[in-house]
Amino acid sequence: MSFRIQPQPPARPNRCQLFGPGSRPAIFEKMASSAADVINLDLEDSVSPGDKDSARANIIQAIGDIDWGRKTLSVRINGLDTPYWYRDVVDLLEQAGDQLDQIMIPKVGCAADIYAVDALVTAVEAAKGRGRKIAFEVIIESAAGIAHVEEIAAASPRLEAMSLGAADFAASMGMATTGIGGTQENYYMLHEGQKHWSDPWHWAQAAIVAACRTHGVLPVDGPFGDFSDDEGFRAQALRSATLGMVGKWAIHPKQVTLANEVFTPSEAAVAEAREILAAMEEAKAKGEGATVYKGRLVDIASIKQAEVIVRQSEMIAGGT
Ligand SMILES: CCC(=O)SCCNC(=O)CCNC(=O)[C@H](O)C(C)(C)COP(=O)(O)OP(=O)(O)OC[C@H]1O[C@@H](n2cnc3c(N)ncnc32)[C@H](O)[C@@H]1OP(=O)(O)O
Ligand SMILES: O=CC(=O)O
Ligand SMILES: [Mg+2]
Repeated sequence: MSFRIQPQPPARPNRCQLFGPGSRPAIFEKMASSAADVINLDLEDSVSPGDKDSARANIIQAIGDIDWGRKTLSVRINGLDTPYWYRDVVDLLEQAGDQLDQIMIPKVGCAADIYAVDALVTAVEAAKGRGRKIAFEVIIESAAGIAHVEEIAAASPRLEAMSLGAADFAASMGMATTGIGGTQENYYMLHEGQKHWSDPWHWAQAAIVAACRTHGVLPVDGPFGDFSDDEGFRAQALRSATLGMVGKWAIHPKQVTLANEVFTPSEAAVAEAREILAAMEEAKAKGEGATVYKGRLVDIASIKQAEVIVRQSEMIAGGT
């Protein structure tokens, strides 16, 4: 380990982030009663320009009126290249109640974007005497965002989570697809005449996970647009979980269960992790740093791997 110890991310469940447009208040109660750990009420791309003011008012009203339970409640503000974002921040912080936990900043391109929002949020919090500091989550969804991902992850102590936004990311990168996440038909290798599909999101996800883990931020996979394709969603989510992401967005309520299933360690995985920890305890008692578990090597690094699974499972059990 480096002399700098890797910080732990916030210990809260973040298996599924359910999105809904701020211009559709009829679904807010349904979102609140869903099994998602995080709710993202949207002021950005699911709200048309003519509805920005009314969507903001709907959200402020609903934050106070609806019982959001123990969910993390987040509002996605508009991008810093729009005339809407400052009003989003000021109105939310001045008028919304303490139920609001987070602001999600879309399309961040550099650390200075976070700095700008942080400065405004800090001033409004001080002026209003808000007791609880608002957390930030950000979306990496541009070429600039992924190029500067590490400085973005380090940009503010408010930053708790970072997502990959596959739709805007694809557009910004000039990718030849209209698909939002998942398998892309033309991204394959040929071997002996057989097509083998590869994962075009992999490198961006890995970069996000590394930046997040370095700075104690939760790495999250963003939207999977085809909500009629459960198996496609599951495959994408399983790849993200395997890479180290802690959760995934749901852009339709039917994706919530799928995400929760994938990002909750299975009983078998937890049992195996506990057995590895027990095997290593035995090894330690004998003065050994390595031993054999079910015919394979386990050593001191295996303790840390097993602890990731046990910690995740205990945190979810405690937080839901
Ligand atoms: C891609 C880039 C991004 O930025 S993604 C993030 C921004 N986008 C969003 O927030 C979109 C979120 N999703 C939606 O607006 C809707 O789910 C869309 C995709 C339009 C589908 O809506 P709709 O045609 O009503 O679906 P449906 O008839 O299958 O609905 C079935 C029941 O579920 C409800 N529902 C719908 N959406 C949500 C939601 N987001 N959260 C909670 N509940 C939802 C519907 O009202 C419907 O309920 P009921 O069965 O009639 O009681
Ligand atoms: O905001 C999300 C995206 O995929 O774009
Ligand atoms: Mg986007």
